Amino acid sequence: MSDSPSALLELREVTVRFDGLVALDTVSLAAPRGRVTGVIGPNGAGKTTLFNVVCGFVRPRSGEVRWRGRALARHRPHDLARLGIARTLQGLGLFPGLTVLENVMVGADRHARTGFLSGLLAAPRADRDEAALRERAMARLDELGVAGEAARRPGELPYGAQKRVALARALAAEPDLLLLDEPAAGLSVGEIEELAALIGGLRGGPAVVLVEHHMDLVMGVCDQVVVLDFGRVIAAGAPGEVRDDPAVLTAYLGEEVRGA
Ligand SMILES: Nc1ncnc2c1ncn2[C@@H]1O[C@H](COP(=O)(O)OP(=O)(O)OP(=O)(O)O)[C@@H](O)[C@H]1O
Repeated sequence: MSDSPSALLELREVTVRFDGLVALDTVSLAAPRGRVTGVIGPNGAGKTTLFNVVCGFVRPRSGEVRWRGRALARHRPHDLARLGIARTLQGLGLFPGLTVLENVMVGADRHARTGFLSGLLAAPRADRDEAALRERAMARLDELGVAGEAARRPGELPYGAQKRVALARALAAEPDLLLLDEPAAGLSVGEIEELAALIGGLRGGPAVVLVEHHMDLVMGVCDQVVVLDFGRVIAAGAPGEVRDDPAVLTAYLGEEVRGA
């Protein structure tokens, strides 16, 4: 997989250590444009660490994160928007004091010349930019079925709708890579089905990397799946292949036995 020429994001033999613990052990993966790549594994497998390495929160001890064919040496989370990378976090990270629409406009801001945030801070701004931002943000809300909530505050909405807003905000930046960190956490079975449809609808657009504990969601929507266990890739490939891999079954069975 790591040789895929169309990979936008690539991890090459990434190793992360925390004191004595190897959280990621020579992990490689490639996420191509237009496809949904799932990263799955039992508790403590290293999924969050992998997400944090891509976001620039955690530096690998060795190995490389490559973006559009070049190594990302010292990127930080605040560089992501400029690089064309958007993420949704386990916590929603929405601004409670802004409306739903304003939250999404903040996400779309990378394309505005003067910036919606500086507008909020009363710096000079171009009305045309703001109108374009507003239009793009409304279009994302509409695609995600929450345009009717544009004027409300996030806290007034059910959790599933807030997740849609968070996704709309990430997509408003028109990223080339969308990183989703455990998006199914806290959702009901029905909401997870809706989420699966939303993620499936992104196919053909940006590269999507879905870091997720929820096996059924990952198997249902991903084009390729990487399975981690104790920081190592124990299986990688199409969902059907990975699901039936004895090493994967053992890892998840082990988790059940451990009572996780
Ligand atoms: N900052 C840290 N310092 C020390 N150990 C850490 C740190 N972050 C993670 N770890 C350890 O690294 C290993 C991988 O953790 P990580 O959170 O990446 O797993 P995960 O697959 O996301 O698990 P979960 O599904 O429970 O969220 C675990 O053993 C964890 O305890």
